[in-house]
Amino acid sequence: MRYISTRGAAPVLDFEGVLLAGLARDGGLYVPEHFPAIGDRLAGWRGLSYQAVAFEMLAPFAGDSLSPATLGDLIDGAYGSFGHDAVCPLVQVGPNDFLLELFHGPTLAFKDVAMQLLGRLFNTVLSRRGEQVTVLGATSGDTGSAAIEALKGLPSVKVVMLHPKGRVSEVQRRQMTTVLDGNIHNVAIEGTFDDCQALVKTLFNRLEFRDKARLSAVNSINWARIVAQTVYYVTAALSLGAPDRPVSFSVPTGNFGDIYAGYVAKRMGLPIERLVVATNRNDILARALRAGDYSTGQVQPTISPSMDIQVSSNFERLLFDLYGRDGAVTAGALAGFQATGKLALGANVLAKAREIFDAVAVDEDLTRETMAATLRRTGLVVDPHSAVGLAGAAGARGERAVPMVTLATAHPAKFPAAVRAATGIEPKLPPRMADLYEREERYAVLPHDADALQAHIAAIIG
Ligand SMILES: Cc1ncc(COP(=O)(O)O)c(C=O)c1O
Ligand SMILES: N[C@@H](CCOP(=O)(O)O)C(=O)O
Repeated sequence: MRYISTRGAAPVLDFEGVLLAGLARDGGLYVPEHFPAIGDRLAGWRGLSYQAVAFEMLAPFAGDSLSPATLGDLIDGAYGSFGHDAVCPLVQVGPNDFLLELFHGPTLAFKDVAMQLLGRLFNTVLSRRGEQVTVLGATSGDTGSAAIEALKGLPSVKVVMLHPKGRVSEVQRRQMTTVLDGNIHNVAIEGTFDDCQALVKTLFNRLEFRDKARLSAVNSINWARIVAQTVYYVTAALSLGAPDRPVSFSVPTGNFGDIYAGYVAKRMGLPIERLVVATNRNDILARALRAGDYSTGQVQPTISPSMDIQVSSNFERLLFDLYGRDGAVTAGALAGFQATGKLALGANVLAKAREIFDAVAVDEDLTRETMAATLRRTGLVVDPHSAVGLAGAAGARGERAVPMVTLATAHPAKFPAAVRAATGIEPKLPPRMADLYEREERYAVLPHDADALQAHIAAIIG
């Protein structure tokens, strides 16, 4: 499999290349040249374990970069650390409504599903090549802790993880900043997640520094993240009758990575009827998909802070397809967006997107009401992000008879204050994290300034 940039002007790479490259050198994101077809094989995957489906999904993307035996071992190692035998279990919450629990990994958020594999991929590939990299990442809370957990202690990787100061939950911050391994460097940026993500992209686009520091990425910039996240769409759909029966998904969305993984699964032939983009009141994606208005505003803090995002990195990958995979057109549109903060989607482009996606923006009151109502109806305590997804499912489903699966993206104990306020219940961290509030924290604080960050990283790598 070969990978091309959404902006059409970066070297074509293989899987190992995109794994280590992060952002393409033309500022774009890597995508596969084509989406491998799985439609004819799906029926044969019924009854397979999560790990076996993961192998089938990943193998065509990995191509010759990994032997089948190595890929199988990495997958088994990644999902052996999960707290549920099914890895991502499906729970029925209504006559035709389901929750896909993605939070049984070590840091209690869906990011573990991809990151546990990504950490092992980095270790294998870098050890074989005898190389070291500096992973530069941005997080609104969950990517950071999952990446740190997956990469801590690896001799071949230094991690510099940026989070927006004061804009992640205390549990999220402590999950990152209490990891004191020598290769982990947390930085609180005085700004928003968008500022953190823009800093990451700025430093990747400083090619001389990028090469000197050997920058790599674990955000969903990295194609390996996306492909690992396609797997749970397939296992959920198979459990509900695919390929004979279509399924819809509601996905709490911020950086558009998770729902884009669902789109990839659909493009590969998984019978997904609708993909519902559920946002909090940072609703740029809902506006884009409803009215063609992809324009940023001020980031507004919410009780689902991991989705307090305006500039959704992976939307570029969708735009690339909507623009007929024309890199020059995509690059032009994104350059305009970067300059003005606005991008109008033309009628044709919008119509193509709406064939697949619905979009619902969920306000704070509805998020809280959904947490309370879910507890009353089902006895389940859900986190605010998953509640946004459930509200999105309710807002989009109409009378359709197709099963609707909402992605439950985080454990409620990551957001105890919001959960307690909405439900009166104090969700408990697992015993292995019981002393999280007593552990020593370590992190630097930097302004939203690319030069300051570059100097900070230069000092780390020496
Ligand atoms: C708990 C949680 N839910 C949902 C999201 C949104 O996922 P994505 O950014 O892939 O759209 C995130 C982070 O992005 C998250 O941490
Ligand atoms: N919500 C995310 C934001 C980063 O998203 P990613 O999928 O691109 O890593 C987070 O938790 O950090």
